[in-house]
Amino acid sequence: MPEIIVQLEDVAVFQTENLILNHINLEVKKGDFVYIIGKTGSGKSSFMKTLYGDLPLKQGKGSVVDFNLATLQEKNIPFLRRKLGIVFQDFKLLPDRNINNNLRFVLKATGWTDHEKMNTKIEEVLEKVGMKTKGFKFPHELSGGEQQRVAIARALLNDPELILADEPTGNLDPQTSVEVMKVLQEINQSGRTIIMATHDYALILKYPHKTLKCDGSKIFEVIQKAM
Ligand SMILES: Nc1ncnc2c1ncn2[C@@H]1O[C@H](COP(=O)(O)OP(=O)(O)OP(=O)(O)O)[C@@H](O)[C@H]1O
Repeated sequence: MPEIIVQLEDVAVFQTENLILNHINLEVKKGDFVYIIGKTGSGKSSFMKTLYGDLPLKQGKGSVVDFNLATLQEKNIPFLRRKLGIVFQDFKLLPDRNINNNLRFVLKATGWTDHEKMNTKIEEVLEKVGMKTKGFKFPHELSGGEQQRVAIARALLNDPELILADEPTGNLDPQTSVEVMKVLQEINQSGRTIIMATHDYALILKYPHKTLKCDGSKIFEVIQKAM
């Protein structure tokens, strides 16, 4: 039986007291790639935030990488996050240190201490995203696409069971978007599960996967012709 990475049963998503999405039922299995689409304000980011524990699950049943979202306590959120890799539209690299040190910072913050092991891991993730030779550069010395590849490398540091990417190509031109998307495809083909919120229909057509649309406070699966 395939491993279930995300399971939601009749879940509602709220921003403070406002109901954003309702009656969400979803099962994501190990190795799946799932897109979340929908117009601005339809709830894509709120949905992703619920999955990584940034918004509390107040209604329905939900589990993400074996964490029960309904009973998740604040103090346990860092443990959930360690099993996730999160990628944002705006990269969120630390501007005051080079790429190697950006990655080392995350490793140290998540309990790594052995210098050799940290160096090996940093090299390994940078190699996966084609950035092995750029570790000495500062974020401002990289293009947007390169910064996003580093952000993906950072998301891979703790071998996450699930990658949540919220508009990862939102700040990139079409060609660079395809390059970043190729990296995500390779990561998915190596067996990792990815949920990606996006506005970019061209990418969905080029790399078709299961697609869920947020619309009118519902999430439903769409087939490509109907998008
Ligand atoms: N921090 C917040 N507090 C209150 N309401 C919020 C907050 N963040 C978002 N919302 C509201 O929740 C709704 C869904 O927003 P969300 O950011 O999830 O949409 P989205 O589909 O990701 O939009 P976009 O494509 O523009 O990123 C919107 O009506 C928005 O105004």
